[in-house]
Amino acid sequence: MPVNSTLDPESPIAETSDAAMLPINECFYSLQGEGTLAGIPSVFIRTSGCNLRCWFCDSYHTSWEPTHGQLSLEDIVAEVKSHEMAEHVVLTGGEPLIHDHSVELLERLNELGYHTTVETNGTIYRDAPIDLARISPKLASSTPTPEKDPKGDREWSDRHEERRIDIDALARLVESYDSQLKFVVTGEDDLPEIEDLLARIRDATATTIPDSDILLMPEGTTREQLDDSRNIVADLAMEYGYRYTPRLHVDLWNDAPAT
Ligand SMILES: C[S@@+](CC[C@H](N)C(=O)[O-])C[C@H]1O[C@@H](n2cnc3c(N)ncnc32)[C@H](O)[C@@H]1O
Ligand SMILES: Nc1nc2[nH]cc(C(=O)O)c2c(=O)[nH]1
Ligand code: SF4
Ligand SMILES: [Mg+2]
Repeated sequence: MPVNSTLDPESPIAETSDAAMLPINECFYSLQGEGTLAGIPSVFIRTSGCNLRCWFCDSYHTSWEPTHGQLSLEDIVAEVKSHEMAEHVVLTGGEPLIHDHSVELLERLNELGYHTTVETNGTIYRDAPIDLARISPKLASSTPTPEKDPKGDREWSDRHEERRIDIDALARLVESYDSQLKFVVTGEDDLPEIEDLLARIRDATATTIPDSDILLMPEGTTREQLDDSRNIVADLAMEYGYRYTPRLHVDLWNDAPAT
């Protein structure tokens, strides 16, 4: 269900009334494409709006040019329930944890017995019933440099760079939830930064983070791009002892909308 057709894309992302609404870009039923639950039928709820601007963002219309309809939590839950075979719900975006009402949505889904995964960039901590926090901290290679700025106005480079890592938020997420740390890898130069970041997170928390919960995912939004990147990233996973994660939705459907 695409829900981005009628509203002004420039309208505020933040919730403006007491009614429990969320800016939703799309809801759809698919297979979880990434991580340790890859292959599981899941309903995806994609909120709109993000506090970062990765140059490679595969959800451009939730970050660089956010589009959305405001849906009530009732309507979102009804949409989830309409996919009768689904036991898993994935809350993603954009950055779902910028929205206060994401917590209430997760509470309702939890009461209904759904398994919830939250896909997050790890810059914001919230207390919510999250069964799996799939955290994707953003590396320097995600920053929209002037050469890689999709909008070309250089507005976001500094802001993205300042915001992309918050060690306290990462440590709290890891301490509070079953979690995976999933890194988008653009090449072998990313690995020293991943190692350094992991050391900083491990220093900041008493929670053990096993290497099997560290996922390397190839950057790419088309099968063709993954043809160039997936084997490089698979080799890096073996070399460093981390887990490789595919992008099944790209392999199966070439990242078509609502997959
Ligand atoms: C669109 S983001 C939404 C959730 C959250 N903002 C985040 O970044 O984790 C969903 C997932 O797609 C990943 N991703 C985005 N663009 C990608 C690309 N071009 N190649 C591989 N993964 C990408 C993100 O790192 C994240 O794990
Ligand atoms: N099939 C499928 N699996 C996914 N896992 C995480 C996704 C996301 O965009 O957060 C995603 C997505 O967009 N599609
Ligand atoms: S943090 Fe996630 S939604 Fe935001 S720009 Fe990066 S990949 Fe896109
Ligand atoms: Mg996606």
